[in-house]
Amino acid sequence: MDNSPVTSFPETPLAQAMIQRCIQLARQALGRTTPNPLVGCVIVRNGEIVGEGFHPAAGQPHAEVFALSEAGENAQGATVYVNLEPCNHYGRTPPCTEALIKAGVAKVVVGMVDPDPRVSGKGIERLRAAGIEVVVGVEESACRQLNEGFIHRILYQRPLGILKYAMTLDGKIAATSGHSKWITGEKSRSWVHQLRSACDAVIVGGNTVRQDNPNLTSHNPNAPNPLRVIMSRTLDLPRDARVWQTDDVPTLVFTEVGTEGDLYQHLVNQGVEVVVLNPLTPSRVMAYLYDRQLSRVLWECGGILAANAIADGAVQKILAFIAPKIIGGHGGPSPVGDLGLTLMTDALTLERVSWRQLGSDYVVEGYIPNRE
Ligand SMILES: Nc1nc(O)c(N)c(N[C@@H]2O[C@H](COP(=O)(O)O)[C@@H](O)[C@H]2O)n1
Ligand SMILES: [Zn+2]
Repeated sequence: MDNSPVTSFPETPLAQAMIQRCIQLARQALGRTTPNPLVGCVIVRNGEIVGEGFHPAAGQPHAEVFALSEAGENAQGATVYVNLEPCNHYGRTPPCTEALIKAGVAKVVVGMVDPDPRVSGKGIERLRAAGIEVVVGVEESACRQLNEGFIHRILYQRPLGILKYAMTLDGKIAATSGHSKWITGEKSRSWVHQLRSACDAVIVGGNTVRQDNPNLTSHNPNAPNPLRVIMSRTLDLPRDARVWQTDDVPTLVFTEVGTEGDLYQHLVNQGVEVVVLNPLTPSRVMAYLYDRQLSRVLWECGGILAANAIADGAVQKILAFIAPKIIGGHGGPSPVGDLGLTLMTDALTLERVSWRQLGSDYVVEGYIPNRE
């Protein structure tokens, strides 16, 4: 716990700094909380942090409960900072509002209102009704960014779909031979490994398994791994692929064919889960993964499946890695296949676009406008 005094901060920067600290705490559980949000909580009394906590996983106590338990008697008259409105319902755990009231806190600073209809303003109301001062909306956009998967899941009853691809400066995701190792540099690739550990599933198509034989893991024994999902209509897949090694990381294959195929039994014997969906579409896969409680799904597929996923509304966010390389060639694969658009005026224009440099690569992030 950081016990450094924070008295030198004036009120608003103090609140911002404390909510940022909540976000930092919450991020310790990245990739582990679905379907629950990432939440951190800090309790400050007389300018000193007396308790901190974060929500480690669904079914575990909420962040506020850990912070209150660390603060003990010091919670009396203290200010509580939390990046998400305290809950006011009996779910897997009892309401945090009641725990805060019982502890005698004087003030609660909330990053954002909880979109979960079981809470959604009722937590704030309950605290105010108990005479606790409540401030809402501190560092709100950072709080929303942190929990964008959770928010999307609650609002649309689907996981947030993130399409990630890496391309050369001339827009190719491989050479004409199919060779693609590597387009981006080490920094970008390790950033992608971290991104995987913050996602609940990663999806590729059969082509990617056949051509790249990827691991689709976080490559870090201390970080969580996403569920590996393969979409293959025909189950025309190699018998030996890295993703069939399921001792440490599970793999789920969606297909249209059933038990009649030769490979089906082989996969089942390897511990791979095989689900038949007829027809097999990106949106049906996302609906299935929603029912499996997932919030963030990373599409790391080739251009054909990427275009299908975009057209089917299964992708909301784009992460495009651009390497300063030129491969050229006729008909080399590009990151997004045919979307049926013939006029530049019909192009999908991303919103909330930002970029950063990773080594000698650039990563551009943006959101597809809501088409609902
Ligand atoms: N404020 C707050 N802190 C946490 O640590 C949380 N996990 C939540 N989650 C909210 O409560 C719902 C889950 O409740 P159970 O864990 O099932 O009891 C979740 O949907 C959020 O609304 N909130
Ligand atoms: Zn709670």
